[in-house]
Amino acid sequence: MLTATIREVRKGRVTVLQPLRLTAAPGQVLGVIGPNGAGKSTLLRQLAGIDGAGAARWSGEALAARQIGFMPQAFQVSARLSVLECVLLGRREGLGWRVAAQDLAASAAALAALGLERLAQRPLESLSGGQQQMVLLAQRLVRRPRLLVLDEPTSALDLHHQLTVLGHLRAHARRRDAIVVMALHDLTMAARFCDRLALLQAGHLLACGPPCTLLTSEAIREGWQVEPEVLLARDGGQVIVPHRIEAPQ
Ligand SMILES: Nc1ncnc2c1ncn2[C@@H]1O[C@H](COP(=O)(O)OP(=O)(O)OP(=O)(O)O)[C@@H](O)[C@H]1O
Repeated sequence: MLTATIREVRKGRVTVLQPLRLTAAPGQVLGVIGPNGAGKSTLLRQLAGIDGAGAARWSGEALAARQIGFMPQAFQVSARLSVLECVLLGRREGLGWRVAAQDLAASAAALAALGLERLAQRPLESLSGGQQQMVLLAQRLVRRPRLLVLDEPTSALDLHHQLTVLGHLRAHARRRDAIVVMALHDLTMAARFCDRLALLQAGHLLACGPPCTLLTSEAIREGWQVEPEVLLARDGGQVIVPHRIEAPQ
């Protein structure tokens, strides 16, 4: 079980994240949800140890940086690399003057797992935004981190690729006994692909639990200021349709 203990985070004089504790079991996907400015990115950066000392613990022991994969919300690609070279950089600890066959094979497999093998020799800069986002995710995955912290990993993806990526992340967590923590805005996708959700609002952790108990109409109405219509999909998952709350005349 991973237990993360996060101290208060201040930006200038403002507290943007209150102290909190989060737990997640190996093999699980934990979704971090909440409205804009709730503190999701701040929390993820703390979990990944990006802003100073991270507080993530795994069975009571701090995770080494190389066991954590982090993908920020904003990404800008300017390196003159091919797609395969970019993914290969995810194995950089073992890279020397000669590239080991196993690193190449692992990089090719990481691309193939996301359906990107035909892009391997393309210059990274020539890819679309969604393709670049998936390549950068493959770069994180190829390191096989025990903790994968992803800030809106599907923000640039179409529906087909959202399903591919989220399904792959869940399978990756199960297969490798890894923990995936990711911020998502799409509550329907969060309900479908996350084992547990952590709901943040104004820097507070309001609740943490399975999607079916956490995503109540009341919580969505209060958290996002929308009137939710919660439907049930064919597979029993929740589908959340938001409606504007009309101001009284
Ligand atoms: N450098 C800064 N100075 C002042 N306030 C900041 C700074 N960086 C972040 N904040 C504030 O901290 C709060 C949390 O920001 P954060 O990026 O963690 O939110 P978020 O939940 O990820 O939002 P979004 O969904 O819009 O990405 C926001 O109110 C933001 O304005």
